[in-house]
Amino acid sequence: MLGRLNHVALVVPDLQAACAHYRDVLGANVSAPQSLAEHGVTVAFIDVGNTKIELLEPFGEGSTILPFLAKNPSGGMHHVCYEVDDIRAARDQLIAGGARVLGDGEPRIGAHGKPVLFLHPKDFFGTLIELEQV
Ligand SMILES: CC[C@H](C(=O)O)C(=O)SCCNC(=O)CCNC(=O)[C@H](O)C(C)(C)COP(=O)(O)OP(=O)(O)OC[C@H]1O[C@@H](n2cnc3c(N)ncnc32)[C@H](O)[C@@H]1OP(=O)(O)O
Ligand SMILES: [Co+2]
Repeated sequence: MLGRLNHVALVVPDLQAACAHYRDVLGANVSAPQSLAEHGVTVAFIDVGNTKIELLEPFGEGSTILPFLAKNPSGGMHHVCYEVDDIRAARDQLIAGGARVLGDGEPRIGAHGKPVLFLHPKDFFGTLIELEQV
């Protein structure tokens, strides 16, 4: 089921400051930020060759990541995203195996314009998993 590691996502309290820090201190090549209203986040990506780092901050009042930032005010590692060939087949297999797929179970378009789903962190030893169909 699992393909490549597409990205590791880091929640930050201030995306602009984090992008500047990664660029100036680590020499990172940081993408322009993009706000994803339907996901309640603004994201910027750092391509490190074999995968990407997704920096994200809350966008809008009801942002999904506000509780995470409240618990981790300095930010922190939020999720990992794996690539899958067929996200609906993966979903159905995971549900059959007892895993919880978050939301209504229907894939939604993520930051890369591809369908994504999320799996509950409590079903994967405390790590929130995102699947992206490539
Ligand atoms: C798709 C666009 C973009 C992309 O890459 O393309 C993105 O990645 S957008 C990313 C933001 N969107 C999401 O994260 C959607 C999925 N997330 C959720 O549905 C919620 O955040 C959820 C259910 C993971 C957590 O909900 P909430 O924060 O309200 O807290 P709960 O009390 O329900 O949490 C239950 C339990 O899980 C722990 N938790 C919460 N977030 C995480 C996390 N990121 N990693 C690990 N654990 C997490 C939380 O502490 C609770 O644990 P407990 O021991 O019960 O306190
Ligand atoms: Co992501």
